[in-house]
Amino acid sequence: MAEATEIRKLVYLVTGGCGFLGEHVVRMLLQREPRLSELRVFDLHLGPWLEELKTGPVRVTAIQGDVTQAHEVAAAVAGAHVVIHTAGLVDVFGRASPETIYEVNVQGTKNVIEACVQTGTRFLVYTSSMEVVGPNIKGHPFYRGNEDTPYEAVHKHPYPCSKAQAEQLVLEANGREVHGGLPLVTCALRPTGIYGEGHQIMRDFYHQGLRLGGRLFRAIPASVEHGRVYVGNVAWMHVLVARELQRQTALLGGQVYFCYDESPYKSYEDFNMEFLGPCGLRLVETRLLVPYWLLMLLAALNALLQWLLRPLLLYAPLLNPYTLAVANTTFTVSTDKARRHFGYEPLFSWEDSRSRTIRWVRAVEGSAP
Ligand SMILES: NC(=O)c1ccc[n+]([C@@H]2O[C@H](COP(=O)([O-])OP(=O)(O)OC[C@H]3O[C@@H](n4cnc5c(N)ncnc54)[C@H](O)[C@@H]3O)[C@@H](O)[C@H]2O)c1
Ligand SMILES: CC(C)CCC[C@@H](C)[C@H]1CC[C@H]2[C@@H]3[C@H](O)C=C4C[C@@H](O)CC[C@]4(C)[C@H]3CC[C@]12C
Repeated sequence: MAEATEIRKLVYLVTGGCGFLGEHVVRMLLQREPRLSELRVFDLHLGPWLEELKTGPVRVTAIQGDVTQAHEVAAAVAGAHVVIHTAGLVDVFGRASPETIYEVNVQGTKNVIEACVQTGTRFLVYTSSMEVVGPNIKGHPFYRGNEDTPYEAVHKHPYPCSKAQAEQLVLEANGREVHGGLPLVTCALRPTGIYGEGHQIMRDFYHQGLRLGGRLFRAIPASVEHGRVYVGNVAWMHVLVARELQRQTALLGGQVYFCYDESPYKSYEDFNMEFLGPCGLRLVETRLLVPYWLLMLLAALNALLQWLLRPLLLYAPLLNPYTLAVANTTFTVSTDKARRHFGYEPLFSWEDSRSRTIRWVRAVEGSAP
């Protein structure tokens, strides 16, 4: 008992800790970071599930706050040893304005960095995104690339632009002197499309399939590979890199890592069917009925409708020119950088990741869309 208290001395802060990924990071830290004494969970919207975590040996502090408010961030960061910054506005559907996306993703990240510098917090892990690299607007494939693969990263959409700027700020901050005189150590993780328990878009596709009589219609050729990674493994990578950042500052500081695991290379829709299939949905082949030019037309029509209707209501369907381009461009990673640098091995096998996700989709059945 005395030993456990002795080693529990670290304070971690997880921003966005009540989001899809954030919740998994929070739970993973509690399970797999034995040196943790306090876990601060900072989010705009706190989840009721946090209450059940407050009975364990680690002090769990829920902080309702906004990353765009520098003083709220500084108050939350003060006294923390490590910050895992997952908070972000994930919007590729036109729900939020470009200004709001910038404010949360870029200004919010600036606030986190400045708070670390002012209060003397030395370790910062940033949840970046594959979209910092691509797919680019030219539709160039990124086929099983790694962190060093050359690729023409051209961003136009506010979300990837904001993630790219924020990632750059985090990496540039590596080595800055924090309060107390020691250097800040930062790194960024770039997940591809995350899936698993709590994935809202998977839930949307499931409900859409149920509405369509148990069918989904293929829109994207099966040959287009889209990178996916299980949320439990992404969370595990965050926990591990945060730990190793404190031990191997020179090697890990200022680095970027793609998030990867053993999930198979498939098209976005075929991959979803790995979970939705066992839950009773089937994918209907319609490539000849719905040619790509028609999809592009529908996507453009959706964008036009969104613009026309904006003064009256928010029209934000899943299909728009940007999401179509992302889904229709091969983007997959193949790398072992995280293993080489900080000993990462996926915690969940593909079979585990698949069965956990299927179990979750089954539980979602019957719940409101
Ligand atoms: N979902 C994916 O496939 C994916 C892939 C790559 C990277 N990412 C990145 O992972 C991170 C988490 O994404 P997610 O899918 O869990 O999204 P999410 O929307 O489920 O979680 C984001 C969390 O951030 C919080 N948040 C938003 N604005 C905030 C603000 N102003 N102040 C404080 N908290 C705020 C939200 O309330 C939410 O809980 C994001 O940074 C995202 O860019 C996600
Ligand atoms: C063309 C339609 C039939 C299908 C539309 C699917 C579309 C909504 C999906 C396809 C790919 C998805 C993105 C991809 O998995 C990676 C990311 C990176 C991450 O940082 C944020 C989420 C995002 C953009 C996914 C959003 C949903 C997309 C575009």
